[in-house]
Amino acid sequence: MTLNPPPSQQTPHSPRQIPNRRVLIVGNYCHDVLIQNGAVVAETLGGAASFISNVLDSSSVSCDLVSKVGCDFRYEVSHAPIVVPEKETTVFEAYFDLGIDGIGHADRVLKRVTACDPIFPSDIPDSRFDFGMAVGVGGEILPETLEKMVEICDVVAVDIQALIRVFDPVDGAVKLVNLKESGFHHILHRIGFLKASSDEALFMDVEQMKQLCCVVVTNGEKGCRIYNKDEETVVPPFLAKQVDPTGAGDSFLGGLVVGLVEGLDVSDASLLGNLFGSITVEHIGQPKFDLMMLQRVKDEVQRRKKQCNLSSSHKSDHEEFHARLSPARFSCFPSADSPLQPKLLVSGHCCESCDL
Ligand SMILES: Nc1ncnc2c1ncn2[C@@H]1O[C@H](COP(=O)(O)OP(=O)(O)OP(=O)(O)O)[C@@H](O)[C@H]1O
Ligand SMILES: O[C@H]1[C@H](O)[C@@H](O)[C@H](O)[C@@H](O)[C@H]1O
Repeated sequence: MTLNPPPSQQTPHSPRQIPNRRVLIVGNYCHDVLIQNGAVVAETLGGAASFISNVLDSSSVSCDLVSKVGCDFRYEVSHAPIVVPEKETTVFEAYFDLGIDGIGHADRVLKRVTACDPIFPSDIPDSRFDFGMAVGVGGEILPETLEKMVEICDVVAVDIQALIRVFDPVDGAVKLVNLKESGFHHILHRIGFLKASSDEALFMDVEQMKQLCCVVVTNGEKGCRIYNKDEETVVPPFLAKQVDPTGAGDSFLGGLVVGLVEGLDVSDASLLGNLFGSITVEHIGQPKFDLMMLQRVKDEVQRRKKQCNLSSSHKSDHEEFHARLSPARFSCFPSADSPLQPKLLVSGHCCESCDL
């Protein structure tokens, strides 16, 4: 499957004197507090931007990141955020034992406890980028922010959570509105990719959206599905022992963009997304990717590109690429956070060759 860029992105912006920078990530970092049985079991760095930049940095894909935090921000990060002196960092509490949440997740209820400032167009550099990623978590992406991104980036990938989340004024519980009523609908024909989880996909018209851009719907341990015009592709998952689902969708999007930047087609790039998503659920907080695994992934990506250049018949065949990427072939690397694992363990197992 190849990407059809939206018409607004097919015309090169000229004259172009300065080469594009690669990837622009826009979305706030946050503090994640994981709560189970009334007790805090972990406090971690969160925000889609943090998970995505972790995947891009680990994969040696250079990126610029625009994020806002308060003076209370407590993590060292490789991409410095804008510190807003009079504001607090966005905080999410994730309750793992409250049943079904407002956005349909059976495994956790999310509440936004504090919110930092929105990201304004003036916060975004006036450079050009190959890829833009609009990945807000707490309502910080404004319609005018996304408008600026589509102006300066050749292709923009959007996480639907950045557009359709609303927050209960009393307890901050996350709820979703339909994409049509989100205030972003008029910009959507200018984006390249829209990523949604299967729960979030219920809040858009996939049939309509897939005519405007490439829609990728992730579905946890089942992998993901790509909708592009009249093509539909199922991309298989990787086995994982899930400890904490937080950040899986973000790492998925990071892996997808790494694949696209490397020149893979959308379905092969989505396999990379599935791989990074599956590793993320095995960790609490930010995963540390195994260096040998990363090198193997880079080698396999190069191999896959050569293979596809030589023969177009390889393009739709995922099986071999999937088998070669499978973490079971590299190593089993249990999380460093093992004391916490049983508390948040949701489902699954690591791989066929071990009994983790
Ligand atoms: N239990 C799992 N086993 C294997 N792969 C998984 C599992 N959970 C998630 N993944 C991978 O990560 C991707 C994203 O997961 P998911 O669909 O749960 O996203 P999400 O709901 O947006 O996640 P989150 O909101 O927690 O960041 C999936 O498409 C899949 O490839
Ligand atoms: O850190 C997480 C993560 O970025 C998730 O994608 C988002 O759904 C949560 O709100 C956030 O707390």
